[in-house]
This record gives sequence, C-alpha cells and structure tokens, in this order.
Amino acid sequence: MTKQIPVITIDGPSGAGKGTVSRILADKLGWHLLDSGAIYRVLALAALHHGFAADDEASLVALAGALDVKFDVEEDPDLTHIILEGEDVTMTIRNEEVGNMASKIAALPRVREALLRRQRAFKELPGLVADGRDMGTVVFTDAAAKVFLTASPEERAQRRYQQLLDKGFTAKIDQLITEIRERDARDTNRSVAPLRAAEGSLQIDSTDLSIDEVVDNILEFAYSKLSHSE
Ligand SMILES: Nc1ncnc2c1ncn2[C@@H]1O[C@H](COP(=O)(O)OP(=O)(O)O)[C@@H](O)[C@H]1O
Ligand SMILES: Nc1ccn([C@@H]2O[C@H](COP(=O)(O)OP(=O)(O)O)[C@@H](O)[C@H]2O)c(=O)n1
Repeated sequence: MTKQIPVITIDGPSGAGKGTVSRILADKLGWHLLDSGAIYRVLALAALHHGFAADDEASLVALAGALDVKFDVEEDPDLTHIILEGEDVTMTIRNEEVGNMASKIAALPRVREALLRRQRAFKELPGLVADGRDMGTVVFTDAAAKVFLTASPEERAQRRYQQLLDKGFTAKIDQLITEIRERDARDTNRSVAPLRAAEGSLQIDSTDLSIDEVVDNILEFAYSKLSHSE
C-alpha cells in the first residue's frame, strides 16, 4: 500500500491567524507549507501587470495556466520567497490593491479550477499544512485534520492594524474593519468554494486566545486524528 501523505488544513477569514499558526505548525512538524492565498495574490499581481480586468475570466484562466511562479524555501528559513517571472514579489503581493484584486478573481470558478493542480502539487511527504479558504472543503477533502479558525472582525482588524504599523505603514482602524467585513462577505457569499467550515473540522475562535494556545489546540486535535487514521 502507498503511504498516505498527511495533510492539516487551516481555513478561515482574513486576519484570523491562519498564516502565523500554519507556519509554526509546519516548522514544529517538519512538514511542507502551502500558503494558497499567496497563489491567488501572485495571479492578481500578474493580472495587474498585464492590465487584465478582474472579470476577464478567459484571460485570467490562461494566465493561471501559464503562471511562472516559484516558492523558494531554501534561501531564507524565516520567509518563503515568491518569485514571479524571475522577480522577487514576496513583499509586493502583500499590499491591499493586490489583496482586493485577489479576492475578486478568486470568485471566478474557472480561475479556481485552473489553480487546483498547482495547489495539490504541494502535498508531499512527510506532510503538508495548507492555509486558505477552501483547503478542507475543496482542495484537500481527504485531509487527516481540518481546522476552521476565526476571530471577531474587530479583533482581526486590530491585528492587521498592528501588523501594518509594525511594517512602518499607516492605517485607519475604521477603514480596516470595513474592508475586513467586505472581504468576509465576498469570500462567504461567492457561488464557488465559499468560505465555510469543512465537515468534521475543529472550529477555533481565537479572539481571546494567544498564538501558542491556538497552536496547542490544533496539535492536540491533529495528533488524535492522525493516530486514528494510521
Ligand atoms: N491568537 C492571536 N492573538 C494575537 N495576535 C494574533 C493571533 N493570531 C495571529 N495574530 C497576529 O495577527 C496578525 C494576522 O495574522 P495572520 O496569520 O497574517 O492571519 P491570516 O493568515 O489568517 O490572514 C499577525 O500579525 C499575527 O501575528
Ligand atoms: N484558498 C484560498 C486562499 C485565498 N483566497 C482568496 O485570496 C484572497 C487573499 O488571500 P490571503 O489568504 O492572502 O488573504 P489574507 O487572509 O492574508 O487577507 C482572499 O481574500 C480570498 O478571496 C481564496 O479564495 N481561496
């Protein structure tokens, strides 16, 4: 029998802490990490470079199929460098213009379909931690352990605010709360792969939990699931 490759999926809304806890989990377990949002962001940046509109599905699908992107984990142990068409876009893809474009193109069914194989290719031994919106519901439906991580919109906006200040940007908390609510609505109400908790997932509200508490909860859940699936 071929060895099953274990997958832990972490889905949830923007600012819930998915990226942070996924990276810690992947480090602790020595597993691969898929930041699926980065793939949508890279496609969004490429679309902006090419001047494609957010609803030009045919052009975006063609672009997704031919996307020349590399995730470089060798160079820097703390940060996966993302290289688009030879250019390091690790920082550029994090800006709000790219995030908003990513959230718009992510609503197009054929674009999501075109990115499926690229995401599934991250599933390699010894295991994968996959961070996104539909990791447990669509991309890795057979994952060993599925987590749905949330926090209140106010707390998530406050975290983003702090994150932006730490990076030297200015930001307005009211505007961030509005943007978070808009992005939640778009991700939750789209017809294809809407944001929702996968069946059987561990649901964690991290509003009043520390990062370490969230990681410990997930590890305990994942170990119990993995020991049952062996
Ligand atoms: N449980 C938590 N308590 C406090 N801050 C948190 C917690 N989880 C994450 N953060 C912080 O919130 C910010 C957003 O987290 P991030 O992992 O980027 O969220 P997501 O990937 O879900 O959008 C980061 O600055 C992170 O350090
Ligand atoms: N698996 C995924 C990951 C991201 N996305 C979309 O891509 C956008 C950017 O993802 P992200 O995870 O980088 O966003 P943040 O949570 O960091 O704000 C999200 O707003 C989603 O609309 C998605 O639809 N499916």
